[in-house]
Amino acid sequence: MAAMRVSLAEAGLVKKPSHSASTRVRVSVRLRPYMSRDDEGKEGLCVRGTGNQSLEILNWRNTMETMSYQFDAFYGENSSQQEVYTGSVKPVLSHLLTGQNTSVFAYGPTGAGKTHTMLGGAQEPGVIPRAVRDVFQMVREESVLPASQDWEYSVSMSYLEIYNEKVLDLLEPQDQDLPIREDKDKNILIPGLTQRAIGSFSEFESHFLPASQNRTMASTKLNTRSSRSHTVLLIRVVKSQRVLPFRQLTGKLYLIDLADSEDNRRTGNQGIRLKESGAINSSLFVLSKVVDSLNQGLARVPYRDSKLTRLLQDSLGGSAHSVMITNIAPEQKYYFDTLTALNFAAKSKQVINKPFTRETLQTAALKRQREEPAPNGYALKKIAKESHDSSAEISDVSPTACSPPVSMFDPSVMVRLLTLEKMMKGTPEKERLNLLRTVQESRQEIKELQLKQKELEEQALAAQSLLAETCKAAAAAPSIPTPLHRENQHAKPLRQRAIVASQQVCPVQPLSSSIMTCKAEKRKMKVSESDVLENEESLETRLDSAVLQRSRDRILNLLNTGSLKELKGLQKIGDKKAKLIIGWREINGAFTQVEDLGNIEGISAKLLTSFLKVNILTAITH
Ligand SMILES: Nc1ncnc2c1ncn2[C@@H]1O[C@H](COP(=O)(O)OP(=O)(O)OP(=O)(O)O)[C@@H](O)[C@H]1O
Repeated sequence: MAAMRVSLAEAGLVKKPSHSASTRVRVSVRLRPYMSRDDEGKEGLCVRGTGNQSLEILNWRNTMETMSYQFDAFYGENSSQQEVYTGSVKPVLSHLLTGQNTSVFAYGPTGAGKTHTMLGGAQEPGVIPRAVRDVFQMVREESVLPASQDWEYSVSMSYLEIYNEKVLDLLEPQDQDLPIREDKDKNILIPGLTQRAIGSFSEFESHFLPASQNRTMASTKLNTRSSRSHTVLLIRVVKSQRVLPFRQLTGKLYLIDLADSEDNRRTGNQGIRLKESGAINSSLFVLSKVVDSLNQGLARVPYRDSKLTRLLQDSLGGSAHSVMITNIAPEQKYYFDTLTALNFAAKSKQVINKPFTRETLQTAALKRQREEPAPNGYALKKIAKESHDSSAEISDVSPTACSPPVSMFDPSVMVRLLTLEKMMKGTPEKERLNLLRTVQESRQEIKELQLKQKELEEQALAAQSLLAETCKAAAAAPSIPTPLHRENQHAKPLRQRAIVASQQVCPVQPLSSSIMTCKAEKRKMKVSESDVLENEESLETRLDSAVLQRSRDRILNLLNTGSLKELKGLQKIGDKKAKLIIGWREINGAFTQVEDLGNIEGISAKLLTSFLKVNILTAITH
């Protein structure tokens, strides 16, 4: 049964069920060739392949016996980089485009070929260059499919090493130990880690090659270029929907070259090398404990006991599709290292991971959509030229940050829909149908609101131009009162400081001030409550009922669709009341009239009256 995580997080994060089943860590073993003809001639074989998935090694207790091991794949000393890559790595890459994580790591004793397998050379590129090339290829291929026309893709990279238990950024080297954090969804984050957008393989190389020079390497007796650190290359593929509901799938590929475990007597390590070796060995010891705890089903898995295991948390017993390539050497001097590596590999293949799709909603896209509709067609767009892991992992814009008052993309409505959609998952068929109906109704409601908004805007525009013309006419012929002026000749004039700078109200003022007001720009003037109360009895009679109705409609619209921020923009409504309004409409649906506000507990009749007066007048002035 597929592993599922479905939750609607506060930051607009939505996880959707994945269709991939629990999966075992795939373990391959690669035997490197002898490095010297002399050794090959002198020594008898201590380890050899017996099939595509099996090998045997001499039993040191009884050299007449061999011990057999079975893995997902075995690559002999003549195997090519291409074989290892296509056999063990390529098959798991496709998960990236479904928003799932993939992890490939090389393990084994020093000089056994980990870096050769992961990195390779110009003639024989290893897993890293091949995988990155294929990621771009996969993105290109998927993006031209008809089903992908509403999606855009971006690829980015981060690169780090763990050296002496410190996490160091290789793209922007600083002597700063970066923290490793875990969010509530168990995603491992490294705040402050550089993330670079890459649009092509050559762009990847332009960052990766110089950064690789920053790796901590040293010469040991056994390997002249020995990796003294664990390195982690992270390739992030983000697939973003350009239309509603703006889903975003993020797949992460971890390519990890582990430093080797060492016997310091054989490596001749001293001083700083000895310290490095101690850090490497202890992290690999914790790695072994992690695998043991997972296999025994222990409640506490000691991921936190080393930086390496913290970082591999997702790869071992976590949500990634993981491949471990164990590198071994044929020489007899490596015998016990080989045996240790094989035993670790054998227990690692029992570790079960539970991959799931990581899906978010791009609230930033909601915002952008309002400003300019996205064009159709494929674009491998770069994400922000440089950003940091923390911001990339967590949705950065809260739903309430979106501004316009009425839109079918209003985030609170989106959240409502998503809540409903979320409820639908895991609900019996019959109830699901009901919920589906509700979702459809909500969508319809949003459409209607949008149409209504358009209509209101058109009406407001028409009224404005009509009134502007009226004002102009009044200015040109001062002896002819405007119709509204005529009707209200008896009305008490508004006090000068209560004059509202709007074309809608200019007819009710003495002509001189009308002209002045008509000339005034559309400045936002807050109307104080005392002004309103003072002119209370004349207000209704002075204002055109259509104008009044329009401003009521505006407030009603705002009450029904406004975000927290927009509601707080209303006079008399603070944070608490704005939340009460949102809560009320979530439960009871739309307000049918502004007076419905009085149904909310905490909004008294008195408050309602002054709310209406102040806000109606304010709405008129806008
Ligand atoms: N399959 C292979 N075919 C040919 N040469 C290989 C192979 N594997 C490793 N080598 C060579 O063996 C040497 C040691 O390999 P490598 O540096 O990759 O080991 P390592 O496990 O990464 O060592 P360390 O952990 O000390 O960095 C290198 O010169 C490498 O080119």
